Amino acid sequence: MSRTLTFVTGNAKKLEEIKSILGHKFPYKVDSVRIDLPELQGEIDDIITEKAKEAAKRVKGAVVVEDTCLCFNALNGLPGPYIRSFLEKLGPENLYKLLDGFEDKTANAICTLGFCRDQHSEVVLFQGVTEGTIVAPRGPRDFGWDPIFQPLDYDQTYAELPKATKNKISHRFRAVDKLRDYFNPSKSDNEV
Ligand SMILES: O=P(O)(O)OP(=O)(O)OP(=O)(O)OC[C@H]1O[C@@H](n2cnc3c(O)ncnc32)[C@H](O)[C@@H]1O
Ligand SMILES: [Mg+2]
Repeated sequence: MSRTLTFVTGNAKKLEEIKSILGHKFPYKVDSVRIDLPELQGEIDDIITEKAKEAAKRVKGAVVVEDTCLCFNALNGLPGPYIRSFLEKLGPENLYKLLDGFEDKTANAICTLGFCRDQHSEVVLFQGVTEGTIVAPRGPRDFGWDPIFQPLDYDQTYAELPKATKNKISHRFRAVDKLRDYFNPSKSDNEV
């Protein structure tokens, strides 16, 4: 197989989900490189665009990078792209308490994928959003803020749901699904 896409991420859990969502029928060879890329402050599109260009420069080939935001509506979208720092400092046990004193516990999980053919090409973005509610942590603590995010219309958190269920409704699934459509071989002008 000649065409290869390299996922660049420092997060093994993300990669595990992306590979499982793509499955075996994806028509490109998927490689991965573990680099914790620097991230700009600012708007999601700018963060992911810079991240993708930096990844393409380092890998010298076609790359996909990912950025995940967790946006609390009561906080006008914060922590958003800064969720990693909030999670590292507070842990899920304290993160949900940011909404103490707010009636609105709703949140959006947003996954943005950036594809860059090479460092001189435009970055193409694919975004998936899943709505949910922030709750006191429930379920295994093995992936980020999964224990405090309960998707809309479910009574279990991402952490409590079977992996296969999360991967059918998640922000990441919705973004990866768009990327998969883009690389669908029937859309011949979209080849890497
Ligand atoms: O190298 P990259 O791909 O940037 O990996 P990262 O871990 O730094 O990831 P982000 O910059 O996108 O920061 C998102 C934070 O949210 C966490 N996270 C990402 N996706 C998640 C998911 O589906 N469920 C729970 N936590 C998630 C992740 O562990 C980070 O702490
Ligand atoms: Mg990161």
